[in-house]
Amino acid sequence: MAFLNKEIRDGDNQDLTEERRTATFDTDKMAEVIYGSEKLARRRREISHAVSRIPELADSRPLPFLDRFEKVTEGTRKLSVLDRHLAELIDVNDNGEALHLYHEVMGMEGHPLALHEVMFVPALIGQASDEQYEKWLGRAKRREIIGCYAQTELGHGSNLRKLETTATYTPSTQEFILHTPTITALKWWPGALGKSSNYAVVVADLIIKDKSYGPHPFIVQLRDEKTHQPLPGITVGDIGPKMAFNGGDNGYLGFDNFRIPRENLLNRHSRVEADGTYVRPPHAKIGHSAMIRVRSHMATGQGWLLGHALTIAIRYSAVRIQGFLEDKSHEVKVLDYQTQQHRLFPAIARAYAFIFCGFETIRLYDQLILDMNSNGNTSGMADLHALTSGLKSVVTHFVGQGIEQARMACGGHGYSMASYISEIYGVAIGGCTYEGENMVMLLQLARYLVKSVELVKSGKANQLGPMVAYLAVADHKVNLATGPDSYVKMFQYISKRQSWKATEKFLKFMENGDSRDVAWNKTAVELTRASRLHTRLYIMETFIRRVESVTDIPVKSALTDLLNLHLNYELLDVASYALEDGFMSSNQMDFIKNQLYSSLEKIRPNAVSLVDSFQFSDMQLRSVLGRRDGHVYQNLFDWAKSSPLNKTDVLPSVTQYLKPMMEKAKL
Ligand SMILES: CCCCC/C=C\C/C=C\C/C=C\C=C\C(=O)SCCNC(=O)CCNC(=O)[C@H](O)C(C)(C)COP(=O)(O)OP(=O)(O)OC[C@H]1O[C@@H](n2cnc3c(N)ncnc32)[C@H](O)[C@@H]1OP(=O)(O)O
Ligand SMILES: Cc1cc2nc3c(=O)[nH]c(=O)nc-3n(C[C@H](O)[C@H](O)[C@H](O)COP(=O)(O)OP(=O)(O)OC[C@H]3O[C@@H](n4cnc5c(N)ncnc54)[C@H](O)[C@@H]3O)c2cc1C
Repeated sequence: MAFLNKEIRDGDNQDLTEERRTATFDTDKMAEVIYGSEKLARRRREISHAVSRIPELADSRPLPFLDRFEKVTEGTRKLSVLDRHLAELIDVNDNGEALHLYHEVMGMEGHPLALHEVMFVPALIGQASDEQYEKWLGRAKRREIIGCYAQTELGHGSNLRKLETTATYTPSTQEFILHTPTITALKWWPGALGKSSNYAVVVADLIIKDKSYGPHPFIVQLRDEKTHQPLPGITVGDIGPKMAFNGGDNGYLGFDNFRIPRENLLNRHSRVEADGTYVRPPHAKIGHSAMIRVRSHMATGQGWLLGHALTIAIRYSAVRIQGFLEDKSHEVKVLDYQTQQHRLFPAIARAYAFIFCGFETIRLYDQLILDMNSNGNTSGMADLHALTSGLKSVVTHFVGQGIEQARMACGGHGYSMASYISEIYGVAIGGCTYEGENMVMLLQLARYLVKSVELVKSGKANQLGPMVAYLAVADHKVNLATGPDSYVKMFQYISKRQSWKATEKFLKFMENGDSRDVAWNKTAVELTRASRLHTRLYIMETFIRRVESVTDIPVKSALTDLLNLHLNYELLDVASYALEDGFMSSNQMDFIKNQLYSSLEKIRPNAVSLVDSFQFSDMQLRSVLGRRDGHVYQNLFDWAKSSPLNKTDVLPSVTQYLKPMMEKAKL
């Protein structure tokens, strides 16, 4: 008989094998849904297999035992090995294959090319003119030059309008003079800036004839192409260790009246003529497209990070035996406890939901760039900005929560770096901050929601985009027993009510004499609540759409269980909004809870297979606790024995300090 879970192998832990045998769907088929195509799902497996046959691509030692210098060196070493094998391992024009290869080999701790691929090249693609493509893009794609994205400064990150780095145009020489006027103007944080990159897209305040035109992107050479020494006028270095990403060299950068030619302003959309005439872009924020790109990709990327932590926690929970249920002669798997299921299964549903939702935003971003580059059409920018601002905030927050629950679900062993969950957590929660601090971005979405409510109030509901059309829909009582649509309607009611309440509150403050900004600040918490609800509604709707589109019946059935869990969990979490005005009854509340508990039971036999379906190899997971074979205790013991502290029985520090103390105490 063909096994539905393709992960069953001889010699694996029996408890895990038992779980895999209960799968009701084919994990290869589920992987096709997760990764969007049969081809990519298959190619991922083939690539992982091919990588495992090249020993130089393996980590030379477990990463938790490396110090920062070793991590940076290790990442760079693997990049160079990868470079030699690239064409034999993947179709280099296929982004999905490349992304998987990098995840597999490079892991998540950072490397010199991280920002080159994620932001430098995309900034060129989105912002550079055809002539600039000619000059820079080919070189960048061939990696003759390595770049990063240098925007944030020591004193300013969120408020881009107050960036202090200046780019002053000098018509006599047709150059921009880049300058860092104060210590707070130093660029600070850009990934791969400190030691690796020799070029950067630098965002600086454009000044022409003493007038500021706001932040604009410039391509700037930072280091000599032969010696890699910083060019005169450039101060650059590493900002030091961080919560995670310690294989990466986030950096600082200062300019001392550093000159670059006029052609280095990325000028697909705005430009400066030789005489200093400024030509405006078709949309004021078009220079922010590299940020929108990363935000569009974040839901999927973060969903995978949550998937990593859950793969580890669920596999471990199926192997960890502790305590009793009915039969007092056999301890049970901790995965059998309802509390453990409640801790982990809703997070599995969220991981799937975020991945599906992310695929939609990636498509929307690709369409926007196509429209902008082919005919200057920027009409999709405002919608995508609002959507991705909310999405990156909600997703990163829940992913952080989900990973932390996964860690706790592994008890003491979750706290060990052997689980690798703390590394995954550090990486994931970076996303709450980078690409726009979460509160700041929720408030961006709130601007859009408030404007939409104002449209409805002024009788212009017909101008609402499809994503906010529900803000104008009349309320009707909902029968939750009729399926997913009724949950959407209930969530719409809650989200709409919060958007309206927050808007009314904001307008009231203004009516009472507060300025717009002060009124906004006095309503900010309520506004962020509205943004979260709107975003969760969108995630719910995309999850439903995706499940409806699945054709494989067993896969669809398993996904429907996950979806039902998600719908009930989400609604329960926000029920107080609908209970407070009696729109939801306490009977409905009980109904939701009962549905939720029965979903946990339905999902239980598929739990291991749902996470196996992410098909993360052991190399990619880098977790001793979460390995596919499930031999947790032997693997942990072997790992601990390999700790550098165990190379000798008596440490020099003991001989030098501890023993003399003990000897002294004896006297
Ligand atoms: C490919 C895979 C990627 C996955 C990632 C995986 C791994 C990543 C690993 C490591 C991290 C990597 C990179 C990290 C990089 C960075 O962090 S780069 C730096 C990012 N910095 C920020 O995000 C700064 C955040 N601040 C802003 O974006 C803006 O300043 C802010 C939007 C907050 C405010 O802008 P401001 O100019 O002040 O505008 P206003 O608030 O006044 O709004 C004016 C109107 O403009 C609209 N608007 C603002 N931004 C945009 C936009 N981008 N697009 C469209 N429209 C925009 C705004 O909505 C206002 O409109 P209305 O007036 O309301 O109509
Ligand atoms: C891992 C990592 C990688 C990064 N990579 C890069 C990179 O490659 N390139 C780059 O340029 N930058 C990078 N950054 C910087 C990052 O983009 C910024 O740190 C981020 O945009 C947040 O800005 P900030 O640090 O100024 O936070 P702040 O804005 O100072 O946030 C501090 C607090 O103030 C609050 N706050 C700020 N403004 C408002 C407001 N208007 N209303 C309400 N509350 C407000 C925030 O909510 C937050 O609670 C990276 C950061 C990290 C952590």
